[in-house]
Amino acid sequence: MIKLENITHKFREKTVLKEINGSIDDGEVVAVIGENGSGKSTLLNILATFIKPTSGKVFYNSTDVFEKQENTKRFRELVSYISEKSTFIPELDLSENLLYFKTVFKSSKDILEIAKRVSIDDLLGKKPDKLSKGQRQRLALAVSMLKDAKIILLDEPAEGLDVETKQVVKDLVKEFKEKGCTVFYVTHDEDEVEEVCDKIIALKDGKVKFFGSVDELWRTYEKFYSVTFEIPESPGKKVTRIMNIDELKTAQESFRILHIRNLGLREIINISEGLNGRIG
Ligand SMILES: Nc1ncnc2c1ncn2[C@@H]1O[C@H](COP(=O)(O)OP(=O)(O)OP(=O)(O)O)[C@@H](O)[C@H]1O
Repeated sequence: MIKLENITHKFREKTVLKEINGSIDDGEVVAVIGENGSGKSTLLNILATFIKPTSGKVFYNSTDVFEKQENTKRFRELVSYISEKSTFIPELDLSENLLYFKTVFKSSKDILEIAKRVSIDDLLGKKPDKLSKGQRQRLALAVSMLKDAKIILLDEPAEGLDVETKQVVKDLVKEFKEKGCTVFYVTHDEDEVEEVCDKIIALKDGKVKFFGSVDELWRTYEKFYSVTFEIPESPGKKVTRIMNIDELKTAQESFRILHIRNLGLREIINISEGLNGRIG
């Protein structure tokens, strides 16, 4: 189990993570979502032990990860960090890179088998700088599969990935979960959250806007709709508002409703303050 206790992080005077709390069980996949600059990568970098939080604690089972250097080192061995920004050795081709990491991790896994699994087997003779963003992400996944990690930190690029990489990522996240790994998954894709994630940490300006199960999120917010309507005073002018079911009923009596749709995940996170106010 991973427990985050009041994690706060500052870069100089700027607070980029503020009192993050929560616990995640083994085998759970947590979607880390939020707008650009909301602190997602900083949270992953703390979990990867690349940076130490300014204050607060990370516990793995009951061990305080940053208390002693040996705790940090032992935790780091369990973690795999996957990102298109992951570092590879530029002078070596993909098969040599994989061989290098296989040696570092003292892995007995088969490089070709793993390369096939993430569809980079036809790229093994290329250098990393010749890869597309998606191919780099798949190479990073291959490296993570060489390591017997228990905690997977997966940072998906904001600009999105190609369809093939998306499918590979999705399948592997499911596989990591089945093996009992804990996965923190920075994703920008609602379908991926629905399909593979158990919990959601939604960040906004470094603060947690929502932390809970995917089911809980929908149970909380399913009663809200985005409603587009026309007001009698200005025919032809469209107005869109977030409404709960009672407001929708009232609006239906007074306005011509043009369309109604459920809120998307991103909208929920971005306007959750307003929604919380209504729910309270
Ligand atoms: N090394 C750093 N030094 C100073 N400020 C930083 C540093 N790294 C990140 N920041 C700032 O911290 C804030 C959070 O950044 P972070 O990269 O964690 O956000 P993010 O949610 O991952 O964003 P994105 O989706 O754009 O990757 C941003 O305002 C960013 O500019």
